[in-house]
Amino acid sequence: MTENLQLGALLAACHWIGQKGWSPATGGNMSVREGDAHCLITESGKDKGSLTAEDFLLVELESGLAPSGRRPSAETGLHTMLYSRYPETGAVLHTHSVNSTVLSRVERSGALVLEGYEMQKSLSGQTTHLDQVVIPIFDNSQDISALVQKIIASSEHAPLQYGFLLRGHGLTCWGRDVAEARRHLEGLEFLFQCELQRRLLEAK
Ligand SMILES: CSCCC(=O)C(=O)COP(=O)(O)O
Ligand SMILES: [Zn+2]
Repeated sequence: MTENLQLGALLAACHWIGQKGWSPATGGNMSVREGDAHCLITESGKDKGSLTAEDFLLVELESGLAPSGRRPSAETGLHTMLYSRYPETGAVLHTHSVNSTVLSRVERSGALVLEGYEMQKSLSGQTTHLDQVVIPIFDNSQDISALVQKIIASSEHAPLQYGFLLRGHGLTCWGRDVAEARRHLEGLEFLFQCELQRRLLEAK
């Protein structure tokens, strides 16, 4: 297999995520596309802030299995769903920040609607603070296959863009490459912090 040119950028992104405190206690998982039928994804249970290239496993998109026999992320199905359904997806980042965990519980509806923030333009295709950015929130589940089916059903009428939240769990976001996925993660985390602070202040 030839070297995946995005792996170095993904490793750097994982270390940055760890420094930000967005992947505490082995939380989170990260991947890059490897051709049409595979991705490279983090091995389950690793500290995502101190990964090396050996901690990424080749996984088949169709089966979700690693030919090596090692155990890929417990949430591999969410990554393979994104690569399979959205061929332009090149990298996926799943994180467990405090803000995404809390906000996804405070917001009890099925979506977080962000409006009025200049930083919405950190998301590809967004050109004005006047538009609404809708981030779907799915109820968390330990049954990843069932969760994937629910997300697919929802995406039939509202195609996924940028990212989604799992309630009380965290954020999954993606991009055409690691740089775009990382920009989406940083932009969304900034927006989550603003939204949480706005709600706190306006509740007083
Ligand atoms: C304490 S982390 C709980 C599992 C999880 O949500 C996660 O993101 C990490 O799971 P993985 O199997 O990818 O290490
Ligand atoms: Zn998780």
